[in-house]
Amino acid sequence: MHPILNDIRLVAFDLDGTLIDSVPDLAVAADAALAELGLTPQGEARVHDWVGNGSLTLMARALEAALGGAPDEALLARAHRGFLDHYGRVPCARTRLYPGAREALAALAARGLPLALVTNKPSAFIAPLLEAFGLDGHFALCLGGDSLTAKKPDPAPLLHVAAHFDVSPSACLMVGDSRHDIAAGRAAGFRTLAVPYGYNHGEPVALSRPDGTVESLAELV
Ligand SMILES: O=C(O)COP(=O)(O)O
Ligand SMILES: [Mg+2]
Repeated sequence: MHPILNDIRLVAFDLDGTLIDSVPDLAVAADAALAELGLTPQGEARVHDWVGNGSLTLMARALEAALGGAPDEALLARAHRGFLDHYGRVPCARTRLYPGAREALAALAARGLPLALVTNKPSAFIAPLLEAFGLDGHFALCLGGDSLTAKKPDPAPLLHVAAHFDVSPSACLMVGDSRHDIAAGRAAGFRTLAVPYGYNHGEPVALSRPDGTVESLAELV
């Protein structure tokens, strides 16, 4: 076991960019929503840097790039509905599990550690994705970006998880790919572990100074 797990009694995982490489399907849905509005698709490489603050912000960034300026609220609402519709129909055609993710979750669960999923993705997409990869049995609690009134980098979802399992935040670990995961973890009083292979707005996640980094989740266990 990785030394950061010493004294840890609960592990919270981020989803996009940490457990699953979901950008290929997110980009298809975002581009389809733009195309429906007669706007230029932005492509996977750009979507890669826009993921992390939930689907509404993703579409706000995509619209801003396509229009060359901030969208009005009505257009953003339409684009977001389009995205939710497309992604809901095809959330998992090209999405892949990262190497080591399945083994890490299984090994932590086998140790009896409660596992939580804390993503900024809309909660409706969590179950279909976890089921597609056969991971739905591992998480005792899953929170999406719309589950509470605040999402990462706000510490609220992590504090909710710690309280739910009655574990002190100092005995909890947040594992994620972005500065929002590390900021939320730090603000909640969790230990933080980063993976460098995910989505972090084009910046190394090490700049957020997590307590530890693993190249692959396999290193955790
Ligand atoms: O949907 C997003 O923006 C990111 O989701 P994540 O919190 O699982 O990385
Ligand atoms: Mg992420």
